[in-house]
Amino acid sequence: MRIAIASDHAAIDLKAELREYLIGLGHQVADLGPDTADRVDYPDYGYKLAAIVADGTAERGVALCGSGIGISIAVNRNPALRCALVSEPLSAALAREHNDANAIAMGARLTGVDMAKACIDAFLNTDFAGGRHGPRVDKLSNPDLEGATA
Ligand SMILES: O=C(CO)[C@H](O)[C@H](O)[C@H](O)COP(=O)(O)O
Repeated sequence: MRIAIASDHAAIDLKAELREYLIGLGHQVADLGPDTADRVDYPDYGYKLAAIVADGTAERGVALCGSGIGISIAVNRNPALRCALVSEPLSAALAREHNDANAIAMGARLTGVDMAKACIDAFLNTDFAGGRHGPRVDKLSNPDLEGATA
């Protein structure tokens, strides 16, 4: 799978760990930076990651900052992105199964490397369930859609 990964300065070590983990799993990984620990602004990297997923260059995105909160907000500003902030694998799996998430965000100051890898596994290995979840997900990118599903 083509996967983009990006962070701010608070998560460059976790980004490096996850980049190598993803490469080891056989994925094509685009590391969008940053490359140093110099202080940067998470929106810049969140927007970059969202653009690459939205235009199809990457199929999935992994966004990291200190808490995961700031960069997840930035990624979700792009209407084509459904980025779930996760800290354990069940949420990562549900983000795929129910929400067809095309990105996850994690916080390097809150989530350890092994837990982050487990979240990545759940995110990459869980399919969208479709069915009743389909119209709900459609409404996320089109708030004018009407109708409810049972
Ligand atoms: O966006 C965040 C908080 O919601 C992230 O945790 C950032 O990484 C954090 O704000 C960066 O903080 P710093 O004090 O500038 O390292």
